[in-house]
Amino acid sequence: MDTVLAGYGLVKKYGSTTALAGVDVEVRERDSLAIMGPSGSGKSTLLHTLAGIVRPDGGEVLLRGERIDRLGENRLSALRRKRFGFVFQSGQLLPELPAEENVALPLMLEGVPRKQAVERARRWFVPLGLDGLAHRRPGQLSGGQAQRVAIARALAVEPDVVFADEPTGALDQATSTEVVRLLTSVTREQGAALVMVTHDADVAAHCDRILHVRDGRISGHSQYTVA
Ligand SMILES: Nc1ncnc2c1ncn2[C@@H]1O[C@H](COP(=O)(O)OP(=O)(O)OP(=O)(O)O)[C@@H](O)[C@H]1O
Repeated sequence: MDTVLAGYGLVKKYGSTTALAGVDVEVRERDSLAIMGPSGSGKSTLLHTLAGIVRPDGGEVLLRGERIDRLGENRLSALRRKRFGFVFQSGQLLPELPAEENVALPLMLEGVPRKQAVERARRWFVPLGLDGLAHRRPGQLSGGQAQRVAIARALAVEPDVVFADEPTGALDQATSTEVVRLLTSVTREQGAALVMVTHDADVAAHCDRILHVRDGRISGHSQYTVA
């Protein structure tokens, strides 16, 4: 399978702190990769570097073979909007907009007219188990439902890669399992790769591969068959 996203020799320093000390990682099409490791080991820095949010001090990031870490800020942010989707721990939905408009927002930012964007957004509601909730505002959704709306929003632009930073961090165990199952399966069905930071080994076990990070370096790999 083709490599969609790769980072080679990634180094990132914050003053005297070395957050990444030379990391190599490759993500293939439809691959799901979990990044695990102790607090402060560099997991979020690695995710943000691969996603073009943090610029590395050394090494390179390639999206389908093209170097992205040296793009100018405008081109890089356009690329992030079109080619990447993001899911965070919580609080990422706009409270004043109904769920379907939250999902439609990235499409509207890409110039899709509102009506079409909302129609396209609605298609994600059934696969994500959100049937009937399109008109609810985020405050009227449970934590798990809100995360599923956030997943729909990340997928709406049909990205190459979805990045998820502790997507189940604010959920109870049963809801976490439901959300990560949908995140991994719907992302794969859509043809996107998934890169996810998590503290939770049960959540990571839903991914195809786990990358263990310690002190800014890869300390090990594990492979799972999909749960
Ligand atoms: N913007 C920043 N400025 C200064 N230091 C930073 C910054 N971001 C991260 N660091 C430092 O870089 C190291 C790696 O941080 P990072 O957030 O990547 O770790 P993490 O594994 O995601 O941690 P956690 O699990 O606690 O979220 C830490 O020592 C952290 O304090």
